[in-house]
Amino acid sequence: MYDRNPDRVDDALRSTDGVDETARYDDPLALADTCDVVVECAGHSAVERYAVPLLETGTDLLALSVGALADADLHEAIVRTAVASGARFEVPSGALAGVDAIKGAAVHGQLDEVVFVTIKPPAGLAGAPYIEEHDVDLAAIEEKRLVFEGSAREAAPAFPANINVAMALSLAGLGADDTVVKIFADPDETDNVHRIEARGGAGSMAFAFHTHPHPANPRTSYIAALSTIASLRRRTAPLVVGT
Ligand SMILES: NC(=O)C1=CN([C@@H]2O[C@H](COP(=O)(O)OP(=O)(O)OC[C@H]3O[C@@H](n4cnc5c(N)ncnc54)[C@H](OP(=O)(O)O)[C@@H]3O)[C@@H](O)[C@H]2O)C=CC1
Ligand SMILES: O=C([O-])CC(=O)C(=O)O
Repeated sequence: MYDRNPDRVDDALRSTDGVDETARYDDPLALADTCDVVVECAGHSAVERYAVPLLETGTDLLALSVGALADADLHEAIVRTAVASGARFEVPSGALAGVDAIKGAAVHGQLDEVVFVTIKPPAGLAGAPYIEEHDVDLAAIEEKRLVFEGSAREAAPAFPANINVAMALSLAGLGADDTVVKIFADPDETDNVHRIEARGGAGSMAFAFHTHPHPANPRTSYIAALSTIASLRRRTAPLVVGT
């Protein structure tokens, strides 16, 4: 376990049964010495800085901040390094579901359109570069409002802590340039709402999720942490459900 703020590791060790000081690391790359898989749940900058060196050691990386792959050079370097070392860069379904169906529909180009809609309480978008650069006054939003529409590649750096799911969806389906993202702020919403609308040769699909924000962090859905644990369990499960 590593966090650049050691107090957070203290908190995590205190609240996790059966995990002791030996789980503490002072350098994220040192995790590769003893771990089969490293889980990144930090931010785009951590993926930019550590993904390639970790993969070079042959250690698998399960990355939540996958929006970092909107940088095509980083995306390419990650794949190239994984091929060379035999390690895997894994993108968990995270706060999303339906990714497996989109992945299936994309086989043989059977996917024509993917639209991803996110609706968050305004506080859940606070601090996003796009909100600050466009002087969006989140506190003044009185009814549901579209604050962003663009491609997943444009959305990822504009909302780095909100829209990693759109990049996961892109990687499963049409790619970052052809996946349409719409982000709404809604003061009447208490959940994080994600909707996928897709159509193509395999049919039309719509998935909608109303997930509770994590009690300690309104930007992140609680299910993202839970499904990451499920992704880890899948790695050693004798019976695997889904992809
Ligand atoms: N793919 C998905 O489905 C989902 C992805 N996410 C993403 O997962 C990540 C984690 O989410 P969450 O726990 O809510 O985020 P938080 O911002 O609450 O926590 C991130 C932690 O990582 C630290 N950190 C950030 N960047 C670095 C770095 N370069 N090196 C070392 N430590 C770093 C932060 O430190 P400090 O406070 O000092 O910055 C902070 O302690 C986010 O990027 C989030 O957007 C979240 C939900 C769903
Ligand atoms: O947790 C969510 O609802 C989605 C999220 O923050 C992300 O994709 O970065």
